[in-house]
Amino acid sequence: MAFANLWEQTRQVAPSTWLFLSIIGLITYLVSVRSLTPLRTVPGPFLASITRLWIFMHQTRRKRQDLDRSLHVRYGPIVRISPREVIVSSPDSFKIIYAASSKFVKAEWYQATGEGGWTGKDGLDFLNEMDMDKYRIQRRLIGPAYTADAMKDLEGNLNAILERNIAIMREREGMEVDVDEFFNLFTVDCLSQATFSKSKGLVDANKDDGTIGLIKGAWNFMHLIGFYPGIFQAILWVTHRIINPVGSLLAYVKPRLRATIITADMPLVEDTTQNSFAWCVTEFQKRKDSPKPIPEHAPDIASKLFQIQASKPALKDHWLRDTLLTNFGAGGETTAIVISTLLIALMSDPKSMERVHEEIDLARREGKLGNLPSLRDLREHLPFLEACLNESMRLHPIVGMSLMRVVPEGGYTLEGHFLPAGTIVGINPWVISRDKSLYGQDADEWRPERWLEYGAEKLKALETYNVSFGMGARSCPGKHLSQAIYYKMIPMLFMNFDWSFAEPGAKRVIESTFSTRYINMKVRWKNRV
Ligand code: HEM
Repeated sequence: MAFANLWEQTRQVAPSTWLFLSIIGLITYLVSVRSLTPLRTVPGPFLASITRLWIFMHQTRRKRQDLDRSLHVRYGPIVRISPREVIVSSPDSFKIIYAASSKFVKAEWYQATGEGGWTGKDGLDFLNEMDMDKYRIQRRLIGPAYTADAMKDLEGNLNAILERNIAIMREREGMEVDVDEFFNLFTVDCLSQATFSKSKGLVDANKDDGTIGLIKGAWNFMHLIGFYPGIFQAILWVTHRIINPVGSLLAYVKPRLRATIITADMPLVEDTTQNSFAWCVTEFQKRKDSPKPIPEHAPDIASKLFQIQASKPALKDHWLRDTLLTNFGAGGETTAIVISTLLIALMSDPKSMERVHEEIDLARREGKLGNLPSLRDLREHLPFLEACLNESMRLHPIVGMSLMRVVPEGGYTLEGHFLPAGTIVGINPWVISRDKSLYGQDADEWRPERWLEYGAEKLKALETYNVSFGMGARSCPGKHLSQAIYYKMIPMLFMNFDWSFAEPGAKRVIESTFSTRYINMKVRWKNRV
């Protein structure tokens, strides 16, 4: 009744009154975002200062890595990119925001990378966990399975899959592949072998089992919807309350929803043609139900985690399972990008490629490098290849958008501007890794030699700003796992093959959602003897 009365009264208000009220509302909003906030002094595009749609629309173009760099060139070290978000660029700000002791917590954008609280509060999802006490407990529990030392136990498994896939590649000499897709297949094989001592066999099958498509689809959705957490929650509400119960999904949100469903308790399936997430849940359950005792020498991540659980029951079953799922969700495309980007950088610079081949051949002649490189060989015996890898990761960091954090209670002054508590602030890895005060005037250029020229002190200082794997308390837990894969795979790719572009004149297109990759880049390989 009350609602009906209200509706009736509303209907009686004249359209001109509505127009007047709307104009007043708009003016009030514009005055507040333009003049009343301390952010009014931060330079930036006018439209960005009045609506988040500005950055959202730019984000849809998937060129965030270029956008943020050009904004800093135009506006300086601090730029307002939405009514309450700024990006900064200086190494000093970087240290403050991402220090291990920093009080700048992750921004709400990250909520879209999770299930938004809909599948229970007790999950394990590091990327978007906001409860730092729970986060620390979980990181401490799983940590020992991901240390550099722990990777030594996985080496036999990595050798097995690398040997197998390189042999397959040698048989398929001359084959044309999309570089990003191919190394995604290869990486999923390595991750499945490292996780469960079994490969998914994607390189052999030469096709995605759904894993890669699922991850890309999920990120296509998440990197955009993260800007509108309210809409994300509304979508989840509709999905869980209305769509899921009747068993149908909206086409656009389907990939994201499938990812959500997979991390919930799902029925177990035996079908290994399913994507790696479903497969991972099955393998986890098999291990859990297996009557076999946990091996003393754990050759894969799953057995390492079960070992931990045996002495620390605080590691709950579903935390353990979700940690295993993270290997595929967070480790696949990221590791693939590191490898494919280095390959393209070297193919684009024949002189450096030649030097890499010479260095590898010399190390082999001197007996320092076998057919299956160890975890250390690249760093100990192939300094130029390591320099190329550093340079490639510097010029093409995996994450292509600002790593968003929230200014803590009391506010903070950065780049000479006071940012009130709650302001979102971040640095794009593509900006800090090309900072001229860190890398010199030629910071935008590919010059791997710089890494051989720097002394120990400079290298140590630069490490402070190396954002390849994130920073501080929220840095990447999978760093050593992915390094174990690419430190071994990269020398093998150059030891075994000569590489060429399948379409030499093709335009180089780099696209970013959260991560940043080459698209439609076709390459071929020829066997080296
Ligand atoms: C070359 C491969 C990889 C790269 C370049 C990479 C890079 C990164 C970066 C830059 C972050 C910080 C993101 C942020 O602050 O928003 C991050 C976080 C994370 N990474 Fe990785 N990663 C890689 C592989 C892996 C692997 C194999 C795993 C599997 C365990 C993993 C799991 C995670 C998780 C769970 C987080 C979130 C940590 C947190 O928020 O506290 N990553 N990674």
